[in-house]
Amino acid sequence: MRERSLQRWAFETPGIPDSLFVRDEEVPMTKEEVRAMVISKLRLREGQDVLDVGCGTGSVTVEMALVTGYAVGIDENEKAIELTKTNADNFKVNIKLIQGHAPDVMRDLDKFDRIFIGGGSDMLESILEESMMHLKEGGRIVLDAIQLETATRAISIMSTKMDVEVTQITISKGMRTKTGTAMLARNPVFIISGELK
Ligand SMILES: C[S@@+](CC[C@H](N)C(=O)[O-])C[C@H]1O[C@@H](n2cnc3c(N)ncnc32)[C@H](O)[C@@H]1O
Repeated sequence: MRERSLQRWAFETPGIPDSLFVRDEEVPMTKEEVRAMVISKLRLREGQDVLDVGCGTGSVTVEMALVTGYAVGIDENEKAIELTKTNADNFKVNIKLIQGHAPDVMRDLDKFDRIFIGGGSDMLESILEESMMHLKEGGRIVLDAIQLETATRAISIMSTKMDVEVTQITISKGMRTKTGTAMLARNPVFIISGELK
């Protein structure tokens, strides 16, 4: 059943259910509703060069590569690299993985059309500066943040060189109770998108 689902999603558009990714409790994953917004804000097209900084479980890396045909993922955690490889293999997408600390490992890379920053908030300033230097003309950066401080830091850095859009989403998921469906609210998430001026 799971194998059939993987095959189906591997050949269709993004919007993959979380349950189809192999996970590990030590490695966080961007949940599918947030991922859908991130993928939308990246404005992906086939053939673009794309980078996922802090690829974690690889859910965003996989969905990026499904559209573009190829994605590069970076993570400092060995377990995250293993998981991303497993998930990319399961969805039969073409990716390259780099284990290391951002922004250090970004310095030797070529330029990208799209960069998603899903990790590294302690190094946010330098990761964003390096990302803006690694963007092709018309390139976009998207990042997600839980904390207000991360969002405001990102907005002020990105605004120096980019047109910035700020989106905040709050997802609630329905839970069946004896009498109906109760909505359970999740944390608000900020999605900051920037395009080079
Ligand atoms: C929230 S998770 C990303 C989830 C991912 N988008 C997904 O869908 O599975 C953040 C990841 O960033 C990685 N990370 C944090 N700081 C980093 C840094 N400076 N360099 C590389 N990876 C980093 C962590 O190891 C973690 O796997």
